[in-house]
Amino acid sequence: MAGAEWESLEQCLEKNLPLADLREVKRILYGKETRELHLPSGAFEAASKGDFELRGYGFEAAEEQQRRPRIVRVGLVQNRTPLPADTPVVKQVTALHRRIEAITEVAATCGVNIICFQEAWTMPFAFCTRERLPWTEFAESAEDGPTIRFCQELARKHDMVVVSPILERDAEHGDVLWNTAVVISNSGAILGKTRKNHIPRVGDFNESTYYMEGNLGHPVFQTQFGRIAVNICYGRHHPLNWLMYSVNGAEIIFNPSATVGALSCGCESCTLHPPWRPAGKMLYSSRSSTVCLISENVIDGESLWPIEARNAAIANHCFTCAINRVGEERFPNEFTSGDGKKAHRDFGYFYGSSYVAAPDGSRTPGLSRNQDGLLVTELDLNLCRQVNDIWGFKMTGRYEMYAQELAEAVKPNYSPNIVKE
Ligand SMILES: NC(=O)NCCC(=O)O
Repeated sequence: MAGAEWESLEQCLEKNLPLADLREVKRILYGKETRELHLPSGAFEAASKGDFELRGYGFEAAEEQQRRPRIVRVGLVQNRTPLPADTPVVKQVTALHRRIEAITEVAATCGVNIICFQEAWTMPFAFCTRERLPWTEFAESAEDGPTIRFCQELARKHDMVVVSPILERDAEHGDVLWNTAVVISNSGAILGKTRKNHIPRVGDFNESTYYMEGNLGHPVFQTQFGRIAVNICYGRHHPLNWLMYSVNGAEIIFNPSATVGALSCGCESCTLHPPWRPAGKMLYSSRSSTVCLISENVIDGESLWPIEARNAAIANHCFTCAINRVGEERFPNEFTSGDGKKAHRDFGYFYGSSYVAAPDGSRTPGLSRNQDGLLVTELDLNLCRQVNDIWGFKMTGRYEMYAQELAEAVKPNYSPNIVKE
């Protein structure tokens, strides 16, 4: 599996395909072409100076007679953790605040109305360790913790809605931890919070040690710029999770994530040549004796990444924004993956590749796999209803039938409706 040396799928296609083929491949893989957004040259200079990628795209909608265009600019931020995971907690948080502050400044000059950061953006993704300290010290109040106050300042300063996914400590309810996204209005007021509904128990994503499944349902937040929702990371594998945000009226669903391609299995081959950092030859394609058979059998999550949020945008007539962190994270103590294999310290390679998908199935190119980045995308929210009127998935959804059948299926005495000879 490729690591930092492989930039992106788009770059590979552009480098290797003849123009006519490229056009057709992109039409099929990316849908209708997105327009490049003109962004201020000063923004590109600041991004280059700040060592992060800046890209801008726009989706078109048809002109309507009775509604004005509902234009909104969203900003997706992907980043590495700037300091090693064994640096004191407050230093790490402060460094992340400074990094995000700089990227948000540039987003403001690009006219971004709603900005969203990656999952648990104030910390390394330490849940793989299953250790409590120091990682639980990154948790903070979703009402008045230092990160929320910091985001409120950003929101007020830049007149921007801020979606801030954090590890929440809920002092009002016995100091319980949650994986939460706080939505802050452009006025600086806290609009509310939403919690991760589905917790992974796969490979090194051992997050159930830290927090439980969210208990706030599927809230949608009415902002000045449109109705938004947040489906945190692993929730993107659950079509019903996307559906419920859409049922509640979401026009844009953010999917802040932290995900790697294949999971390290800890075997000798992986330890010597981690699959995300191939030594000369890709272990995945190799048939040598050092090949990692476990990894060969694992679903490569990176192959799901371009599909799931895009499919959700199509199925629910809304925009979706998939955001992933970047780079490698190493932890002070070894941990195992609970599979009898060797312990390791690396999580894997977070492959970035953040993108936006539209209700008509088109999508932006992804940000790079190996660089911090800001993706600015202009949406016309009128496209949601326009596509709904054409494809009619809401009208043809048969939700009452599914509601009845699912209500039966979850009963303890249910027996599946299988017709036998
Ligand atoms: N953070 C998180 O939920 N990761 C799970 C892995 C994935 O869903 O790709």
